Order: sequence, then C-alpha cells, then structure tokens
Amino acid sequence: MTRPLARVLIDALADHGAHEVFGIPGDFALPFFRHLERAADRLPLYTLAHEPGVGFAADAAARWHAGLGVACVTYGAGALNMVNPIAGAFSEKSPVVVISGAPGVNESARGLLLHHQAKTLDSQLRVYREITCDQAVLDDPQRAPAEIARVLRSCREQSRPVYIEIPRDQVDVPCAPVDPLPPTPVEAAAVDACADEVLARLDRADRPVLLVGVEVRRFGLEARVADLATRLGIPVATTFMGRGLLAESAAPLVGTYMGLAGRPEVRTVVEESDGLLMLGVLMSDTNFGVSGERVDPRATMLAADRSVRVGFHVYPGVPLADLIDALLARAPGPGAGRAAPVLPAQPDPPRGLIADDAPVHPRDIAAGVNDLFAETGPMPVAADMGDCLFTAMDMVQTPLVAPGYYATMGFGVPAGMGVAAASGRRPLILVGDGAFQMTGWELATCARHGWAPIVVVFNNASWEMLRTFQPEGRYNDLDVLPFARLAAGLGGRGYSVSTRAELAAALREARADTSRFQLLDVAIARGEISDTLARFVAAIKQANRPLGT
Ligand SMILES: Cc1ncc(Cc2c([C@H](C)O)sc(CCOP(=O)(O)OP(=O)(O)O)c2C)c(N)n1
Ligand SMILES: [Mg+2]
Repeated sequence: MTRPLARVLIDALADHGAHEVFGIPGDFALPFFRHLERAADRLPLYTLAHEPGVGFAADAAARWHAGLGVACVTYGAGALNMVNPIAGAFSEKSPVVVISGAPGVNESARGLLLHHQAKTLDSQLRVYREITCDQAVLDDPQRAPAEIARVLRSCREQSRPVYIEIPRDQVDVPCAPVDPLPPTPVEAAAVDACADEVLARLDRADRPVLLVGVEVRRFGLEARVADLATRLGIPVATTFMGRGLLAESAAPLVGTYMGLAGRPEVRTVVEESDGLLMLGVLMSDTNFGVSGERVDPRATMLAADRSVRVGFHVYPGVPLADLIDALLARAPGPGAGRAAPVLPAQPDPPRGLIADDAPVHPRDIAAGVNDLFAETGPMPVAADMGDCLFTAMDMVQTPLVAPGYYATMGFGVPAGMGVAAASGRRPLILVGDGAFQMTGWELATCARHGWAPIVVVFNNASWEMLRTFQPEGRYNDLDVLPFARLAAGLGGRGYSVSTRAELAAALREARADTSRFQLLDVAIARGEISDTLARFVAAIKQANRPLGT
C-alpha cells in the first residue's frame, strides 16, 4: 500500500525513534510542512525563529531521548544557516536527522539559477556530506524507502547526524512504506576475543579504571556500565562530556576527569591507571587537552565509534553495546569481583547562598541553584559555552546538555527549549551575555509552545572566557544590555539581579511563576570567574606553554 512520500518519511522517522520535529519552512519545503502539520499526532512540529536555533533544539532533543532529533528546513538559506549546529551535533555524536526541502527534480532543466542556490544545485548536499555520516536525496520514489531505511539506521548506529533532501515535486508522489533495516551484522567471534582480552588486561592491572564518555549516554548504556563497574569492583570516572553519567547509580564513581582543571584525586586515579578502559569516550582536547600526564597508550583500551583499540591493535566492527554485554556475560557476580575500591571523598557542591548585599560571583549562582534544587527538586539543565558551563560543574548532578567539546556558543537557549519539548519538563538554562545575543531571542517563541524555562544570564558585559586567555583584548568589552527589561517584550518576566539577596529572591520567584519564561539578568563583575574556569585556563596555559619554559 503506497502513501505520499512525505508521509512515508514522517512515519519512518517516528518508527526509528523520533518524537518531534523542529523547523522553519520556506517555499522549497512548504509541501513537506503541509504533511508535517497534518501528522502532528505522530510528530509534533515546533517552529523557531532562526535555523541555528532549530539545529540546537533538535540536537538537544536527540540527546534527551537517546533517540533521533529532527531538524526540518528549506533549501539554501535555511539549511546553510544550520551548518554550525549540525557540525556540533556531528562532533558530539548527537543523532540529528536534517531534512531539507529542495528544488523539484526538473526545475534545474529550465537552465535558470534558482533562488537560495549557492554555487551549484548540489552544493548544499556537498556541504552536508562533511558534517553528517550518511545522506540521501529522495528524487526517485522507487528507491526512496530503501534510502530512508539506510540513512536512519546509520543515524542510530553511528549516533551522528544524517542528511535527507526531498525535492518539492516528490513530496506527494506515491511511495511504498519503509522497512527498517536489521542492525548491521557484528562478528560475534570478534566481540568474544575482544572481551576476553579486555578482561584479561583489567585482571592483570593493579589500578584498573573505567572512564565513561558520551557514547554511554547516546546509546542508553548507563545502567549496564554501572552494573559492570560494580561487579568488576573498578572505580569509574566520567569525562567532561560524560558528566552526570552514573550519578544516580551505585557504581564506584570517583568524579569527573578534567585533567589539571579538575580534582587532583580524580586526575591521579585516571592518569596513574595501569589498565584504563575508556567506554564511549571522545579523545578530544576538552577531555584530555589539560591532562597532567599523557595517558600511556599501552595501558589503555578505547571502545568508541564501533571499534575497540586495545593497546596498539584494533578490533573493528565491535559496537560499544556488544562489548559491554560480552563483558557483563563474563564479569563475576555481584560482590564476587575485586573488593570495592576505596574512593576519594566527593566534594560537596556549594550550597547555602548567603542572601546579602554582596555582588554575585559565579559560585553564588551554583549555590543558589543547588539550594533551589534541594528545595523544589532538580531541573534538567541546558548550558551554553562560556563560564556558565564551568559553573554548571559546581551544580548538583542533573541531566545536562551542553556543547562540552565542540564548544559553540548559541547552544544554551534553543537547547533548553528542545529539552522542554522532548521532556515535557521545565529546564534551567545557563547562558552568558555574549551567547545570549546570538540565540537568546528564541525565547520569544516559548509562548506559542507553552514553554516556561528559567534562564540565568551571566551578564559580565564581556566575552570573559576569551579575556582570561588574552586580558589585553579590549574587543572583549561588550555593552551592558538590559536583558531583564527586554524579557517582558519577548513574552517573559525579567529580574535585574546585582546582589546575592536579589539572586536568592529571583530564583524563588522564578521557580514559582510557571506562566512564562523567567529571565534572571545577573550582573557579574568582569574578572570574576568560576573556580573551574580559572583552573581550566591555568591548565591550558600550562599545557600549551612552549617547551622548556
Ligand atoms: C559561535 C561561537 N563564536 C565564537 C566562539 C569563541 C568564544 C569562546 C570559546 C573559547 O570558543 S568563549 C567566547 C565568549 C563567550 O562570552 P559569553 O557568552 O558572554 O560568556 P562568558 O562571558 O562567560 O565567557 C567566545 C566568543 C564560540 N565558542 N562560538
Ligand atoms: Mg559574558
């Protein structure tokens, strides 16, 4: 039984784990949006104001669901506007499906240059080939079902964005339904051999450690990894991007590894391990760039990107989930493994904000948020790039979406809205004044979707993180903007905060008002940065200092 191609694609997205669509239409996408609007019962459509926001929201929704995020845009001006968010999703292994409208199959035959066209009609496809793991152009309804099945399986299995282009004259063409493909075959003997060798190395090690990263979250493996660590009796650390993983479990968690920028006791455990098993970790500079000692590759094993490197050799085609299941099948029963490791004490996150007339420091925001969460329960958090992200490290562990590796600004506000759509919960958004000026205006779309996030703007009138690297740069001076006053015009409620007492009161009132978004415009003096950012910058400077200095 055939249905219009657009509806076949929408059903396939839902069948592969999509829960909603974020988008902005255009004339090349209008026919597809007509079907989207009719299919709202399967996939609700949320429109935003600017395509970067669409991409960030879809990325955050994908992370929240550990499923597919969907970003639907028009050809050219729309899709090319969204390149940065999708590049970030690729870097941070977020499974976003980009759907772009396109000129009709025969439109190019007229020999005219088409509006929104860049260099050539397939320039956009070539750009997206660089930031997605698979692509399809649905210009043939006979091949479309197989193309969609292939691309959506790639998205799920690789946890990376994919690109689907749908010419506007193909949207209503009759098309057969999509049969989801079976998982890509895995060589069981390779998985067994790999698991045997990994376990043997862990058994031989005096100081084995698990380091868990972003893929554990993306593939929904947190409970299995917690069980594995507990049964093996091996301490577990998370990477900067993996922060929050296992926080709710009984696993022997030592904390977040941030090299010289993190707690020395965590650094010691990781860097002095003689059997480091890294599960789903990105070998990035933000995870390892400020390491005290370079981890010894002979003592490390890395399972990521569907392969496992053990020392200097690699087992290709071994997905993380298959390895973890094989290790669990071999692990000793509960309590039969090594004696539970002695763990360094976890520091208490700052609490007890002193509500006085002192100016606000980033650590006061962490304390105020921790007090709030203790009182009324935790909220999911979306953080932008800047000191707000480093301050989030001092907040109690709650689900956090942030550009921890790709490090793009502009992520925070639209990502918080994506979490609101995906979770149905009220998020807390942390954003600097610089990043707010990029995508903060998306808050104006909250009212039509019924979202009421609490937004804390770290307003130091500065690109302060850059100033820590290059203090003499006057270009880091930004204007003091009245964000609280602007909030009302965008449909929200604003609070001007310049003292700790005003911060405490604003957090309480904002939490109580669920009628619209709440924006706390918190004045912070230039030069006042979180302790974590201060350590990170010092570590970067130390790690990058010229040899011999
Ligand atoms: C889209 C984009 N443009 C530029 C940058 C570079 C950059 C940073 C990173 C290093 O690449 S941090 C930073 C300043 C952020 O200012 P603000 O949001 O006010 O936060 P804070 O004052 O806390 O620093 C910039 C411009 C970036 N990360 N992302
Ligand atoms: Mg700033």
